[in-house]
Amino acid sequence: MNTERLEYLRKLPKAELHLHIEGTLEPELIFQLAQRNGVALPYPSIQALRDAYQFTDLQSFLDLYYAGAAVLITEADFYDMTMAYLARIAQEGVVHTEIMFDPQTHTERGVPIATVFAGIARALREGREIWGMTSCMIMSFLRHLSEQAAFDTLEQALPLREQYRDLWLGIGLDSGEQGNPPEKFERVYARCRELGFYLVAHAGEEGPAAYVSSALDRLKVMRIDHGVRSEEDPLLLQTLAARKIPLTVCPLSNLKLKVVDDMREHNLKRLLDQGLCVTINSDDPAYFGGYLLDNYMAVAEALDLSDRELAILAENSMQARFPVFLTQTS
Ligand code: HPA
Ligand SMILES: [Zn+2]
Repeated sequence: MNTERLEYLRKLPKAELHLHIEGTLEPELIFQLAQRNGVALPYPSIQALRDAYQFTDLQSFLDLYYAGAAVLITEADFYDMTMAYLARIAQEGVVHTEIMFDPQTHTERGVPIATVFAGIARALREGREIWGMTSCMIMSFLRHLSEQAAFDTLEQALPLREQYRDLWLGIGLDSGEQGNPPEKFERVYARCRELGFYLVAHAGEEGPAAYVSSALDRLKVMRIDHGVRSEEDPLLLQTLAARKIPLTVCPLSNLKLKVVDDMREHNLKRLLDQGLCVTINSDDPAYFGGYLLDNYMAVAEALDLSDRELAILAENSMQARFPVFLTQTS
């Protein structure tokens, strides 16, 4: 590893815009929380769990990711998970993070939605105090579940909005993409738009470029999570460039979930060269083998990126933050 490069990257002010907080649960913490909560795990050791992280596609990862999240029961669990993530990225020069969380993963197991919000929010507020790191929350709907389930989740969450006005700013859409196109949630997104939330959605990770177009045209999102398959539609690429729609690309995720076979084949540089607002993010760092800096390092090496290109990627991440943060001076 090139330590000079690493220090250069560490010093660049960076924002993380595509991060699932449940995807930051390290095997060590999974075991610790399982013990604390008396939850039985189907793995004999931390190493055995880590060894199981061999994915063939998005669904094979999601199965483990949802199973791992089952150790999260109390407010303290959500707090500890979020604090561990913040402490880690504070050392990597991340000055701002927009965190996705999946309430349905927890409410389906009987965990109150208020518990989920409270633990994450307490950590984010402390993170602001301790490291001066700005942050917000993106409540994400599971797209393999129904439109009605998304509406129900929104209804459960809305009474909490006042309490978390400073943090809960966004709505996202994640989980298994194929067969669950964005338009399935068109009415939910229309409602969230009326309510004044910032809107993002996963599209074009495993799903086709048409899902990216649908997320833009029908859900009216301001950013696309992943979006790497947009390259299959040249007209869409022109639209993304002209409208400066940020793509929150996650290189190590794409490699681990076999969206690309080799990092040297990743299209991140081609997308950047075509004028798109590309950003680098870690997605689910505990599962994909690296936090934000690891993702920058991986593409820097594999795609032979210059210092200038890396600075542009970091600057893009700062520019692609939700608008309320762009007007803040600190
Ligand atoms: O990369 C992802 N894609 C879709 N859903 C997810 N949920 C966590 N990570 C992901
Ligand atoms: Zn994601």
